Amino acid sequence: MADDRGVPNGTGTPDLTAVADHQAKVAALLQPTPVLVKPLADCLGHALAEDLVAPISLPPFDNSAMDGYAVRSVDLVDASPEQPVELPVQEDIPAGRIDVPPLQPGTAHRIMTGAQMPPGADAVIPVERTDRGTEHVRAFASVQPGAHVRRAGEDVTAGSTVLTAGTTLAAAQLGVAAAIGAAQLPVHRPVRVLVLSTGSELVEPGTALQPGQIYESNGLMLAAAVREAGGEATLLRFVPDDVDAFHRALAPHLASTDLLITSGGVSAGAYEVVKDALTGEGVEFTKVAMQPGMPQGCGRYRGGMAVVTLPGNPVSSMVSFEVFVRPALLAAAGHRTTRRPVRRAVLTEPLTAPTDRRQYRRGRFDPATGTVGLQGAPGSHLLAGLAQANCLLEIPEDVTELAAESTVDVMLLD
Ligand SMILES: Nc1nc2c(c(=O)[nH]1)N[C@H]1C(S)=C(S)[C@@H](COP(=O)(O)OP(=O)(O)OC[C@H]3O[C@@H](n4cnc5c(N)ncnc54)[C@H](O)[C@@H]3O)O[C@H]1N2
Ligand code: MOO
Repeated sequence: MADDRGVPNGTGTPDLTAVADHQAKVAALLQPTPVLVKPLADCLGHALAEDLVAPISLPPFDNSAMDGYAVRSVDLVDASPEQPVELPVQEDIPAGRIDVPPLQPGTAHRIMTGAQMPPGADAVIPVERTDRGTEHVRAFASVQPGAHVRRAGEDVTAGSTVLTAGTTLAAAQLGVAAAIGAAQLPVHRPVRVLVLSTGSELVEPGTALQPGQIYESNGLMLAAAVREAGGEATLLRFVPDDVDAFHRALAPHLASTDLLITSGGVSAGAYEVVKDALTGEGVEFTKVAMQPGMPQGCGRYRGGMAVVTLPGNPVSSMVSFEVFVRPALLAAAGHRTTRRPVRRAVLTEPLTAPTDRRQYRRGRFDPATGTVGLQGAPGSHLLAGLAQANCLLEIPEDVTELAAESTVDVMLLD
């Protein structure tokens, strides 16, 4: 069939599309999403759209790193356990006190962690090295100038960039944004994804299975994968294996969807509703030089909404999502890092792989030893193995076997 044929690709199998070519085609379908300004608390997982410049320094003022006494270090040069130095305590400075009086020579201010250093003091002696006095304090040790003082600007200087555009906002990034006083941030809107699954054999988990039926799992799994990648997912399941019903199911979602992801219904069978409905509507189907995940398609539905059709076998669906969709989703939503981390690992067992296809085997990578073992057989229906895996082994197109102790690239999934 003409629509099953790809272009020459250098893989040695001229009728298959190279993985990189299909990746590029999928990535080109999605435009960057618009920028929104959101309250900080709603920014988790979004990509920052502009560099974040600090309007203040951090710390904003010199402050104490310890609960103790602010002193002039010269006043304590002779202090020792045998010969403590006693100073009158003139002020109490809890964190947050804004009217901090200067320190007079030969005196101490009691000071708490985070409180502003009084002018004239150059060190803090921790309470543990004193008798903890409140009227007078006896110091049992000397202190170096600058001891236990956190200097203004030693973390961030006003005017410097604390986060660059494209940063994925996780807890620490939101923390530093709050610390410099940002109440809201410009972020990219998440990609709005419609996940659609078809198949007359599929039933809702929680209901009784009839012979020949299976529980629908791809829709739920792909919607979760979209959300994990920072996208917004709407799930449309149990769309009947009927072309008209397929188009009717899409209609209400066209205006509010950036990307449609389908699973199933694209191979060579007699009832391939996704392929039947989308052929001639702007979506092209191909076979990619990859296993699992060979039957793929992508395009623009009637010139508008981007579409990626993934194969129905559950492992094929998820691996295809990882290889083609996830990087494109992250790029469109403005994230600088769009690829999973890849490590070189030593195989603990031998494996074989098909000719002229890039194979993705499921594995468990042990970061302590830098080794990887296979998790289950290659079959693209073996979902439990994927659920146990923490990585995908990427076996290049020209490799058909690897001995134990060989090195291989692994794409880390968590
Ligand atoms: N004659 C050929 N047969 C097949 C070919 C081929 O080239 N020639 N390709 C095989 C490969 S490779 C794959 S992958 C699958 C892809 O098939 P489809 O994308 O058309 O998917 P379906 O046939 O609809 O389903 C395949 C398999 O997955 C199960 N499935 C589908 N959707 C779901 C879902 N939402 N939740 C759980 N499981 C699902 C379905 O029951 C089937 O078992 O085709 C091969 N065949
Ligand atoms: O490509 Mo299919 O995805 O081998 O199972």
